[in-house]
Amino acid sequence: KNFPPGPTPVPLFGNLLQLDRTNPLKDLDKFAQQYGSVYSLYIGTQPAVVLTGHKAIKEALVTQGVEFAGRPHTMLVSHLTQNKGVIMANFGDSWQEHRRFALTTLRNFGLGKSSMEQRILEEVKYICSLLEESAGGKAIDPQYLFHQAASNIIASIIFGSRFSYQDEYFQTLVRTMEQLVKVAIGPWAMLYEVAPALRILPLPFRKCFEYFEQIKQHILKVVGTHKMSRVPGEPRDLIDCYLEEMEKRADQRTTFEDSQMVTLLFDLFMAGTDTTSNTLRTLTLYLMTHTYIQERCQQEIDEVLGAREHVAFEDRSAMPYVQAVIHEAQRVGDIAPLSVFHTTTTSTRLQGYSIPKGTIVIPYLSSALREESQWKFPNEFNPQNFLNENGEFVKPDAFMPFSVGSRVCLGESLARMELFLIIVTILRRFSLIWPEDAGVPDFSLIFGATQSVKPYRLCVQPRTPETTKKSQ
Ligand code: HEM
Repeated sequence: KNFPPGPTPVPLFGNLLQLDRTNPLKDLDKFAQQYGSVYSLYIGTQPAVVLTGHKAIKEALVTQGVEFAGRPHTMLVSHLTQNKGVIMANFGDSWQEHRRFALTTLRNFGLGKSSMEQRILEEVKYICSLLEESAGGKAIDPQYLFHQAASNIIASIIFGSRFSYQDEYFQTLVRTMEQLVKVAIGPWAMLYEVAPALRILPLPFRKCFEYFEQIKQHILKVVGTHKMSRVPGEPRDLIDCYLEEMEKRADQRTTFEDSQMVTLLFDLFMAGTDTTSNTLRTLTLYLMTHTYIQERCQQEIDEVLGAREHVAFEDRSAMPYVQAVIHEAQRVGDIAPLSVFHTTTTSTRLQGYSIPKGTIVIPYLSSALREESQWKFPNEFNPQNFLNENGEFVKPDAFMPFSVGSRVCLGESLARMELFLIIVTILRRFSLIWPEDAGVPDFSLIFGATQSVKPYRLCVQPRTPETTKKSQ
């Protein structure tokens, strides 16, 4: 009663047949025009509420944050992770303790000798040396490079050291994760969710459970060696910090235990790779194809760095144009169009409608990122969306690629640091060039739990000190 209105569902499939499977976003926009910014949709037999536009999203996830902070437990990924770790964890003590632990630990790595910034800059060196090898006309697909770099930055925080891009352990871990993600967010996962009776059959979704087990065993091996070699009070990485925390809490009632730790590590790895690397791919695609924007970034970078070789994260406040370009790439890149689904933790009301406890809630982030009333240029790539009349960097309210509220992306600070340090270092050292034989650039996005631009190739040209000086 008084549930938000929406299109009429059919038995078993709900409204799924009314959505374009390859890209349902246009259909979601159409429903919003018809039913308003808060409307209902049936995913199979499960009712869901879609939040469209920054106002409805903020009202639910921020103003009524606790009531909208749950996670579904009927999805394939929820069953895989048994709602442990952080991403799919139910709203409650375990989620809260693990989220707090992960945030504090990530923040603490921002201090001291082996700071987060240094870990990222260390990884940028490898990116640059690979780009150097390809300089002089050879076009490369940056997908692999950025994916490995993003995984390695997370790996260095979790495992204490980076891996060579050829390392067998690292390769297996990254490959198995990729295979798992492909099935876990594809059409088989949808079938798993809408037709529970099929779950016992040997269909491709069963592979996910095998992959997850392999990843778990893989991670547990490293945890085992950490247990033997760690020195209490001197944590080298996130695993050591977790083991220390487990020891501290041994006498108390705590949710810290091995299987929670493995799922947390899995979560950080999974959430922190495709998201960051796809954003970097979108960013480099736009820079290559908008040379005047690229040159303006290089000019600003050269002016701020002067004779300095390395950029620091704190330089960002002196680089409003670069900041605007990075944010604009995040806006048009629209990495997580439907965020991660939430659920209501209690029966509640939103914009006059009643929403029962346990209802799936879909924050349609994409709708805010291109909301006509909120952006100067909603439908084009234009850094002016993030600059005021004085050329200062400003972040409009509708910018929410990391979502908002109590479940806002836990890796936002890390991701922002990665994007800034990586792109500034690359632009300082190289010019990015669209290959002559590559035809017309295609900016369309491939829809998915994380969206991305299509594969493309890029050429790089090293910038000599003369070119660097000229642009100053
Ligand atoms: C450009 C990069 C990234 C984007 C656009 C992004 C976006 C998101 C979004 C939209 C959510 C869902 C929030 C919600 O449910 O309301 C999320 C959750 C999450 N992200 Fe990210 N993310 C990025 C990078 C990262 C990185 C680098 C990490 C790892 C350190 C990370 C870890 C997480 C975790 C653990 C969650 C779950 C939070 C929770 O449920 O409490 N993300 N992210």
